[in-house]
Amino acid sequence: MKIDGRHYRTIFPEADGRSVQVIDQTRLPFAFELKRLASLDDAAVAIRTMVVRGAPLIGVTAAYGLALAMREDPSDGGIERACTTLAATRPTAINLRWALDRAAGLLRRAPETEREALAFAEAARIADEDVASCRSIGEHGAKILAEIAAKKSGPVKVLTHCNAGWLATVDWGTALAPIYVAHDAGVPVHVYVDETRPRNQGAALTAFELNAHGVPHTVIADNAGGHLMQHGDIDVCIVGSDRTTASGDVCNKIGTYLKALAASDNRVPFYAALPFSTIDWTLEDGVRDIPIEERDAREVTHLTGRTEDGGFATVQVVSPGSPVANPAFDVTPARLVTGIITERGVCEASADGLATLYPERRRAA
Ligand SMILES: CSC[C@H]1O[C@H](OP(=O)(O)O)[C@H](O)[C@@H]1O
Repeated sequence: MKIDGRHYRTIFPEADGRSVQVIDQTRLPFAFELKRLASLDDAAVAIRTMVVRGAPLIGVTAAYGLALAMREDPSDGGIERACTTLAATRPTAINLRWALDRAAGLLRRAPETEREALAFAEAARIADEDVASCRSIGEHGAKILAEIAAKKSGPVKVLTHCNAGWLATVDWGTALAPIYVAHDAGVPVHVYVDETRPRNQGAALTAFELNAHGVPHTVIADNAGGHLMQHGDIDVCIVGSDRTTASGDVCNKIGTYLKALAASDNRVPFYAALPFSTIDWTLEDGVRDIPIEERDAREVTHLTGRTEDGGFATVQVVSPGSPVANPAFDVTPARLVTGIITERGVCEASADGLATLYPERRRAA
């Protein structure tokens, strides 16, 4: 997407083709800074500390991390050590494991002397495919927004949770891609942005994106969404996903399930937008089987923001000594999901729905 008239991807190789630049998302929205990743460890730390975040983006970053590792040690052991290191950074988003399996599978069949170049080329292919997939998700999702717009006066009011915009992918985003495509096509939209405690990806990142693109929006406290739906102020919900099961259960940022419950109770359509790389075809029961990342308590007990004089400050907001739980994701059962927006089209949240779009993955009866 464009920032101050210049087009960016969230991750891109440097001219020498031997390292990559990423946007440091821990500094947004108050500072737009690039960070250079030049080693396996740089990539692992960037994912773990959320310099880069968002399921598709951490998958692509892991693929580049594997490429950086091949410069350090292109042996079979080097591949395994890199995959183990990168896979351990964050457990929930299936894209990370998917990208590593795809790239490592290629490398294992190649001579050691070719592995570094091959790994960088494969990471670039995965990144390019992500851009194309997200653009296509935008096209398919924008049709839903256009259909809603045709039946009402005023803007289509879309609630979204966390950040599933271009910052969560290589470009375009997933949940926000339909909003960008619709907005750019002249469909009036207004986005209600859940702040998304505890890391505030909505208030900090989604709002930053929508401001930069000129999309009308309103930031709301997480707990306000149900109230707005009760009062007819939301026409549709679109969220991203970190892992969606073969049966259509949607794992996403903590709080998504609560929005889906409110949407169901108020008959508000609730969509998840995600590419092929986010689907875990090995799982049926997401609530039971998807590993939920437990993040540092400090994300709940402290807040970091800009001070009145333009600096950064971190303050404690929880009573000292109180125990904290910080699950980073929850799972919305397929029964609460109206539809899944993918790069291949929109389907119902079910095994049959997904198999219709991805017939090559249909399980033998
Ligand atoms: C398009 S994936 C975006 C997805 O990832 C976010 O999680 P995190 O910020 O912890 O990486 C969130 O669940 C978003 O919906």
